[in-house]
Amino acid sequence: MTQTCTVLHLVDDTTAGGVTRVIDQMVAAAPLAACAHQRVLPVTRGRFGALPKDVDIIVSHTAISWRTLPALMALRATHPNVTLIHVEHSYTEGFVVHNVTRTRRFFGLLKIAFSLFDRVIAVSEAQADWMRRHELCSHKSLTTIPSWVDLSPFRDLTPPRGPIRTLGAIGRLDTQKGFDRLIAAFQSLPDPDLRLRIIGKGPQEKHLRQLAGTDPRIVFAGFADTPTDAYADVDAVVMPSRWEAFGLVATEALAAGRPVLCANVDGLRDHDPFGAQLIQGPSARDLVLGLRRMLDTPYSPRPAQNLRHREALSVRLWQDVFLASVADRTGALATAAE
Ligand SMILES: Nc1nc2c(ncn2[C@@H]2O[C@H](COP(=O)(O)OP(=O)(O)O[C@H]3O[C@H](CO)[C@@H](O)[C@H](O)[C@@H]3O)[C@@H](O)[C@H]2O)c(=O)[nH]1
Ligand SMILES: O=P(O)(O)OC[C@H]1O[C@](O)(CO)[C@@H](O)[C@@H]1O
Repeated sequence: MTQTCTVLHLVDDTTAGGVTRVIDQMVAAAPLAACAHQRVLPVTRGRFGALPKDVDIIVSHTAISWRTLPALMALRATHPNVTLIHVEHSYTEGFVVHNVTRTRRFFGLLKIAFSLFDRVIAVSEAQADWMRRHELCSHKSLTTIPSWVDLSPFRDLTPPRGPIRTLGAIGRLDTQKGFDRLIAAFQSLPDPDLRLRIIGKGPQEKHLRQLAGTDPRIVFAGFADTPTDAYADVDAVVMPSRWEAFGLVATEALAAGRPVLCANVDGLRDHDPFGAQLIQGPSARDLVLGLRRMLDTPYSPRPAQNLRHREALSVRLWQDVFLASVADRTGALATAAE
């Protein structure tokens, strides 16, 4: 296939997290490189400045807010003939529960912002369901494409043997990730041989260290040099997130043959068919019961093939979106010329 379109990815968060990893993966994926010439442009939040002119598709991975809305409106107004795609990496049902006081106003913001784009990408089925339920964008413009990264380095890790000894909490140390809840639940488990390894950095670190107190079983390992390093020293992964659009950590852990225990929220539910265990409910007791159940149950991983299919599906869906955008645009130009 020859490259048929030029794609510009706009990103306003270049910290080493999920969004950066997903964009790097899109640019690196051979099937996408074969149909699209992709470039990444870091922009200031809410101020995109002058953008390159020679692009067919702009994919915005930027955060939507009332403050950034004027920049999104300007983007639409100045690019009437460019296909604009928005990938929603942040907002979910769980986000609203924990952060939004005036829900109708917030949904109004999302409806206006999404309507500026030709296509809105939900990064999980659960997030797409939420968008549909609240009619945040037209059904026609919504496509679900699970976030994905190259899982082969995780598959190469030696799977843990024997009972679970070290639990891992991997990700930004931020309220979103719920590691504060995990520390409290972990402290109720009496086994002196258990370990909780917290890997990552972020604004909640000081608070988490205070919660951990002098418990010698809890280790703060800092930010791992590579994502794969984060999994090497843990037997299982716990994701007690308050909200999570998708949760790359769950797929990485499953690829690494580690059992994963996830909160029953948002995109984390999408990992259930691939072998993740869901915590039954939202309470602290539910988390303790989930931990106990994981520690007591022998783990049998699902066939690796399932995750491979999901990766291949994401690549194919992005390919379809790029090719369909070009076809739509060519059709529109032909109609305009008649
Ligand atoms: N090198 C390194 N990488 C780390 C570390 N901790 C976490 N990471 C990597 O950082 C990424 C975190 O991704 P997510 O778990 O998906 O969370 P996020 O940064 O909050 O990402 C957002 O966008 C994602 C993509 O759509 C979503 O999946 C996610 O839910 C969230 O909305 C993973 O690939 C993980 O391996 C570390 O200590 N070191
Ligand atoms: O002011 P409201 O309606 O409670 O919405 C708050 C939410 O809106 C946002 O500012 C997004 O615009 C979030 O960061 C914030 O948590």
